[in-house]
Amino acid sequence: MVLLFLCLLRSVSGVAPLRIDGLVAAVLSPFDAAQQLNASVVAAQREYLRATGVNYVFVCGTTGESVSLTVKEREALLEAWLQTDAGVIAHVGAEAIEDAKALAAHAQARGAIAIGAMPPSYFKPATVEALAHTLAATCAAAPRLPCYYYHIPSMTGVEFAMMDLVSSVEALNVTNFAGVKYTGLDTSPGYKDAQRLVDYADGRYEVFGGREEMMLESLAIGIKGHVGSQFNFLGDLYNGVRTSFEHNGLTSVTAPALRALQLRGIAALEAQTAPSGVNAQKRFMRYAGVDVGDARLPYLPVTDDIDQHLSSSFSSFCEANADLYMCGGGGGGRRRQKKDVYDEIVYAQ
Ligand SMILES: CC(=O)N[C@@H]([C@@H](O)[C@H](O)[C@H](O)CO)[C@@H](O)CC(=O)C(=O)O
Repeated sequence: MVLLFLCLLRSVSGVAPLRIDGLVAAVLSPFDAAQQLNASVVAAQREYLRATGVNYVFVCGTTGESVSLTVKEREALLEAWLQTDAGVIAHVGAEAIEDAKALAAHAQARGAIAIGAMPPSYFKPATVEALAHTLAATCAAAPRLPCYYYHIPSMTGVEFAMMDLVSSVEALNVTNFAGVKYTGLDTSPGYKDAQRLVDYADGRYEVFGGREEMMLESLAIGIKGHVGSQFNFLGDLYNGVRTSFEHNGLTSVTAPALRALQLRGIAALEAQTAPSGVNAQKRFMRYAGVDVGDARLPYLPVTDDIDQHLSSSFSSFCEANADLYMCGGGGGGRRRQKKDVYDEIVYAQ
């Protein structure tokens, strides 16, 4: 009876998920030539995102080099984003639980709309219960904000099924647990696990798609919100995929066109190389007109020949689509009306 009451209480007093239907840019963290935080670039990043239909940001996630920034830097960067009109989700995951709690409390105090947290990855949680307790402690530091688990096993090595995490979190009655940012779509249990979570308890939790190269797969199982690196500089392309999916679904007529559209975005990153990591994405942002500097160690600087390769692959992609996507115009693209753009690409069958 008590458990029933607690569940009822949670359903009444719980913090509702955001229910974003759109793109969330996992924003790049701007550094100057001395590799110091350069928050003055955030305004230009926001304007580029606005022009490409991206109005939510996930600050200091993987693409934002998260734990490569100090707690103070992460707080300063979050505050810079909170000066803009973007919907700001703060990534607060950290190796030290006390850092994660401090970042969560700071995010709530300064006006973020939600928090997300990846697990510690050095002292990994040994069981899903340990993961649930770690997440619960972080969520409890920002009790008025929707709190999402950031599931990125490819980087953390923490690979529990999210359905198992949900069971453990519910047993702890975390009133502001709102769902999962599912970047593990391409690992195991991956996609099936995400689908179960989308359907669980009539869609009680929000599931964000974390792989833009799997946006069609995400859309096909009812995921509405998407978090990704490429939305920093190609949000208009991926809004085209979302918009045309909404209009046409995955009919035989639109499937090839949608996949072509989606893969164009991936092709723009084809030259991305492991040692450079997020540096490839930071260079694409520079080529698109907003210089966010280079990534910090342990990512190695982009060598001149890789820079040349990245630059030519990005500019050939943009030249081929210069009148469709901002990147071709260096941030001030010669853009036709969005509707014409998407109609031309996707509906013209
Ligand atoms: C590991 C990684 O960087 N994943 C990216 C993806 O957008 C990724 O860049 C894309 O799927 C291409 O592989 C995002 O899911 C990560 C993310 O949400 C974040 O940077 O916080």
